[in-house]
Amino acid sequence: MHSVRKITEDLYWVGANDRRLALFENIHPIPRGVSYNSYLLLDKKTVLFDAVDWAVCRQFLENIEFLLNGRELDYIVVNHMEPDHGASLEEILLRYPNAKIISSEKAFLFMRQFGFSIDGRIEQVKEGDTFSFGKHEVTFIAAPMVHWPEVLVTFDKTNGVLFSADAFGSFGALDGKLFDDEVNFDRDWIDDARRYYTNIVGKYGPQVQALLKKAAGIPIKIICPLHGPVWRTNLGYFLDKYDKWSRYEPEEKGVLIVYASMYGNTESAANALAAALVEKGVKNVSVYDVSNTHVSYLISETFRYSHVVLASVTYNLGIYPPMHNYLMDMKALNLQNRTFAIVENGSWACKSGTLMRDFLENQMKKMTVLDEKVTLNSSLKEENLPDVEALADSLIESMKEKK
Ligand SMILES: Cc1cc2nc3c(=O)[nH]c(=O)nc-3n(C[C@H](O)[C@H](O)[C@H](O)COP(=O)(O)O)c2cc1C
Repeated sequence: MHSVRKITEDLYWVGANDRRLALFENIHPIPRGVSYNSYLLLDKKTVLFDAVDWAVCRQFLENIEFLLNGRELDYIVVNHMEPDHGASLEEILLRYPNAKIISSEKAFLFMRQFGFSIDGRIEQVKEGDTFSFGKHEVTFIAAPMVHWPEVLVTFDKTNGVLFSADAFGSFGALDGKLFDDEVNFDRDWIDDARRYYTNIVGKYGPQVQALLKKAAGIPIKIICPLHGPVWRTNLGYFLDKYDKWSRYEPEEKGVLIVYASMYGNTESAANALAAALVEKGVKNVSVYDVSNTHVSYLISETFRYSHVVLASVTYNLGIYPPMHNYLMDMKALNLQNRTFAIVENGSWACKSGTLMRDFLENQMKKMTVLDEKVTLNSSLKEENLPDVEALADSLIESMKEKK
């Protein structure tokens, strides 16, 4: 049975939700599921904007069939060829043999690489080209590496709709509510949106900045992304988040404490530091166990906070492996411009602090590491408490200095 939503008088959401998938891209947990958005325009010509993942193809086909109501599908605009959108394109091409594909040169290359039969059906476009479907005229904007190289976004000049590909997307299935003004985004969606952006697109801040600059020059009224809610009311809120994230600016002043502990002693120090910060008036503090928290959540929180405390045991003369993995992920995603503090622990040759500092200062960009640190010999003792207090004071001082 079909399940569609109307966006404008002749544009419809024809996507579908997956609440069964455990890991997006087989990496990131999605306990709230994910939506695969696709859009159908019923103009003089009928136009499908992107497709969906194989997992939800049946729902998608029923949605399209219902709205076409016997009409031909004339065009498919493919903004992004990643298989979570491109996979079911193969089925669409079979079911609608007269449909032509409008896309970029590189996307056509990818379609061939994925084994699609597209000969004689392609309309190649590039940035600045326009295409008319009747009442609606669209133009294409290149968005390379947001987050694949072939990405286009499509702007409908007639109604101000931007089909933004993966930009402005979010994890989370849609509970019937499609539009940003139908949900409480800041309460129910922002964490998943941040986790989606930071882990999926986070590495490509400069490319997102380039897209935002291009977007600033066009009169966008509605943003239709490939995952999550459609933006038609409070666009500025989300554009502002994207601007911050892609400039690697923290969203909030506060302290994220991530600890690595096998037997609880380093964990005690993390808790003591958190309590000291709160007692000194810093309420925006979060504490996570690196072994117990999927790294996608840690990355998301690290993009959010201005200050990060890494508290780690020494493990075989190295950094505890899950902590090291977290640092490697931060580096891979190009995170920069944060202030760190270090708590280290060792029972015979304490190395974790020096190694973490070296990683932050020499393998990453624009990271500040505070001079104060806490060194534990196996456990937190009375004699360490002044160091914990001093570290809390140093974090607070640094937060005051940052604008
Ligand atoms: C497998 C293993 C390897 C360790 N390697 C080191 C080491 O190389 N140097 C060191 O000083 N302590 C080492 N330790 C001790 C821990 O760093 C730490 O002092 C101890 O686990 C207490 O902290 P925790 O209660 O937070 O786990 C090791 C512990 C384990 C279990």
